[in-house]
Amino acid sequence: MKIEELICSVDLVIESASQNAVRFIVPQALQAGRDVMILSVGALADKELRETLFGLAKQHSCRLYFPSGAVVGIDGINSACAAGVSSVTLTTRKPPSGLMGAPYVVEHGIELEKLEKEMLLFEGPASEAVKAFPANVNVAATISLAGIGFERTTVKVIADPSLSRNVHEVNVEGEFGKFCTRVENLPSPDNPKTSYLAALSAISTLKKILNPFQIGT
Ligand SMILES: NC(=O)C1=CN([C@@H]2O[C@H](COP(=O)(O)OP(=O)(O)OC[C@H]3O[C@@H](n4cnc5c(N)ncnc54)[C@H](O)[C@@H]3O)[C@@H](O)[C@H]2O)C=CC1
Ligand SMILES: O=C([O-])CC(=O)C(=O)O
Repeated sequence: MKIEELICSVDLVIESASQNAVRFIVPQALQAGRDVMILSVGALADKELRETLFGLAKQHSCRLYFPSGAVVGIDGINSACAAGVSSVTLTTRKPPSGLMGAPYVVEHGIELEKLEKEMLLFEGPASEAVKAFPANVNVAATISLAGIGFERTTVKVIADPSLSRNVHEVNVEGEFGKFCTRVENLPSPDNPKTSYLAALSAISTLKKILNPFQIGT
């Protein structure tokens, strides 16, 4: 079946492949009037693509869903942003094996396999983080969309050989006060690269779409 036919035969398209897949599939799906759930959220750091997708969704009366993914605290960021938010910081710690092959690691010739203690690989805005680590910090993009944008959201990426889990900490300060969340993610049972919670968040988003009631922000 051709991709155009496949899109037209479903109510909802779920992208869970890659940033390139977002560029290729999502515009087609929206133009065909289909709602879309996006997991490779990092693609939306590209302002032109972001504006195109939001524009198409509006034009074709479709919904775009961005699950919380592997991070916790999106509910709090959504609420906090109803007033002023002054800072949002994501600190991601991963075992070195989970970061190998990332463009930033390759370009800087970082020998992750030789690491004996934790190393801060990257600190900067989410806009740069998602390009430097496209398969590792989609969560930074989701946090940016929910919160204060890709330029004002700060991301730290740390490789830590003592870890076996992916750890994401989110610190938010604003007019509401401040909060900190921390999740220690186990890998998905059938995909060691990806945190189990990310897959569970897609299931939860499906339930939220279907439920007649909504709990949490
Ligand atoms: N939002 C979040 O919190 C999270 C997002 N992700 C992202 O979700 C996506 C899926 O994650 P995983 O299942 O771990 O990735 P994966 O790399 O294990 O599997 C992706 C699959 O999609 C296929 N694929 C990639 N591009 C494609 C294209 N253009 N057309 C057709 N198939 C294509 C690949 O061949 C592969 O089989 C990735 O982009 C990943 O970075 C992963 C974890 C958390
Ligand atoms: O699975 C995780 O812990 C997070 C991740 O890869 C991403 O956000 O892209």
